[in-house]
Amino acid sequence: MDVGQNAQNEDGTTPLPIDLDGRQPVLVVMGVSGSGKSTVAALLAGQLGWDFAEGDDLHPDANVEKMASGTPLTDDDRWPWLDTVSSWVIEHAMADVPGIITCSALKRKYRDVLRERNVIFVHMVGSKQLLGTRMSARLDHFMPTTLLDSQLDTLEPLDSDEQGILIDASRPPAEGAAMVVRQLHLKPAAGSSALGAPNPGQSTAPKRG
Ligand SMILES: Nc1ncnc2c1ncn2[C@@H]1O[C@H](COP(=O)(O)OP(=O)(O)O)[C@@H](O)[C@H]1O
Ligand SMILES: O=C(O)[C@H](O)[C@@H](O)[C@H](O)[C@H](O)COP(=O)(O)O
Repeated sequence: MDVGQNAQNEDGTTPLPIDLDGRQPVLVVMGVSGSGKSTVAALLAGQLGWDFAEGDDLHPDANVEKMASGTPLTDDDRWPWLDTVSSWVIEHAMADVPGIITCSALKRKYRDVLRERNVIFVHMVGSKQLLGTRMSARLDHFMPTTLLDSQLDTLEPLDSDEQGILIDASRPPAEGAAMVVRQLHLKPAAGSSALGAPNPGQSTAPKRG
């Protein structure tokens, strides 16, 4: 699959040519809290009929309780969660089954454990003001808006040698999803998941709460 060769990122830069060596892509939709990862990823998964997992639902309960109480996670808190996310990514990447998972993946070293040849990071980028407004309006979520500063401080944007694209979080979700499809030349799945996901396009992560 020849993806991204001639596409441009929204900021006008040209992404690295993405060479999937004929394999199916696994998208990791990343970015700080409130950037629209879950919204755009679910839309994309539904449109494409791909396997989908919501990374928030893979956190150990202790992590969720810690974030809900207003304390940022440490690296040590995140590693077990990243292991679970990584297992999902590797299972799909190795089986050559396309998939989409959300994961903040704030630091490069976190992305290193998710990186496979056919993994593409989709970084949702928005201003602090926009994200803060969205987080404050989101009433059914454990993540308090007070953690936005630490999320932004922790974020290490994609380096130029990382396989990925940037999506402007201020666009409507359907436009963001369409940008991903266009930039990566994505195609809907022909049939249901070869890994047996019962409903491709719906998160297979256990529902939290
Ligand atoms: N492009 C968008 N335009 C308007 N509202 C959005 C958009 N993307 C997400 N939202 C809203 O913003 C909030 C945060 O989005 P969400 O997808 O939960 O972000 P994340 O998964 O990155 O934390 C949600 O209430 C969602 O409905
Ligand atoms: O590494 C972290 O600190 C968390 O994973 C965090 O980055 C993530 O964003 C939360 O899971 C909140 O959930 P939302 O991203 O859905 O707000």
